[in-house]
Amino acid sequence: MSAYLKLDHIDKSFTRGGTVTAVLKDVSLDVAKGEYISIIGHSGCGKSTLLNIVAGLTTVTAGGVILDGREVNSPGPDRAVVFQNHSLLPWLSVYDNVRLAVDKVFSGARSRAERHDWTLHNLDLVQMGHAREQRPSEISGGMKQRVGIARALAMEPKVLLLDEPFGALDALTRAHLQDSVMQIHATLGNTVLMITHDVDEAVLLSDRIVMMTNGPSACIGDVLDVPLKRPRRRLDLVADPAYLACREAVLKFLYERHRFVDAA
Ligand SMILES: Nc1ncnc2c1ncn2[C@@H]1O[C@H](COP(=O)(O)OP(=O)(O)OP(=O)(O)O)[C@@H](O)[C@H]1O
Repeated sequence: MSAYLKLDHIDKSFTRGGTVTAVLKDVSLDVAKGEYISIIGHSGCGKSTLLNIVAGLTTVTAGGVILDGREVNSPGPDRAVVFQNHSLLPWLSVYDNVRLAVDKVFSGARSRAERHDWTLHNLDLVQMGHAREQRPSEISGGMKQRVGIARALAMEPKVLLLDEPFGALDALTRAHLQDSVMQIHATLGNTVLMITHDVDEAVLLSDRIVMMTNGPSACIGDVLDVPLKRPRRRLDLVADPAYLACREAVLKFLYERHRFVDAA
């Protein structure tokens, strides 16, 4: 069976001032529908570049991305992105930030009343229905990330692309939001590609963890299966041997096999 999302022999180089830097070299990955994949690797190895290629925001030098049987090379609502620094429009309310995306994707297909209900439904999914009239400046960073996730989910994307979505949050807010995302994933079965620097987060959330080698010419060094049953509860996992083994495998990859060497 062919993959739902296929990263097919992707190379990416950037040219700056006549110098060519190979960032990614021969990155291939098959993702099944409904899989939750984390990408982990040292700073600067090319994780965001890879996510942006899947999003269609960055072009490849060679290779390609195939989603549900079609090559993608420009942005589209079938791939919704949530960035670390929430990108809400500050002059719109929480509701209108989500509604804008809903209208963009569904204006032809769904009535005004349906789009209203769908907007509220997605705000409720991330427990933000109560704050729908507030503006981004009036809510916390964690709440803004929830709205960003609601906006992405509301587009019913084929793939949800998360670029360190919890990176700027304090540990407790982060844990709450991770739990929400796990619940949503259990309910909706989204296909997710998430960048993280956090080994525990990667193990807790993922079906597989893609570990990238250091750049330049970074590639996928190893892919770890996370064989933990769902639903997962963080408190049950702290002493679970399978959890600890996954954690150790990722840490060994990052700090023994592909130790970060600062070029400066
Ligand atoms: N538009 C660009 N032009 C030139 N070089 C770029 C561009 N975008 C990224 N790079 C380079 O590509 C490399 C990979 O960057 P990228 O942001 O993908 O890494 P990352 O793994 O996501 O890093 P971090 O974990 O720190 O966010 C870096 O060396 C970066 O300087």
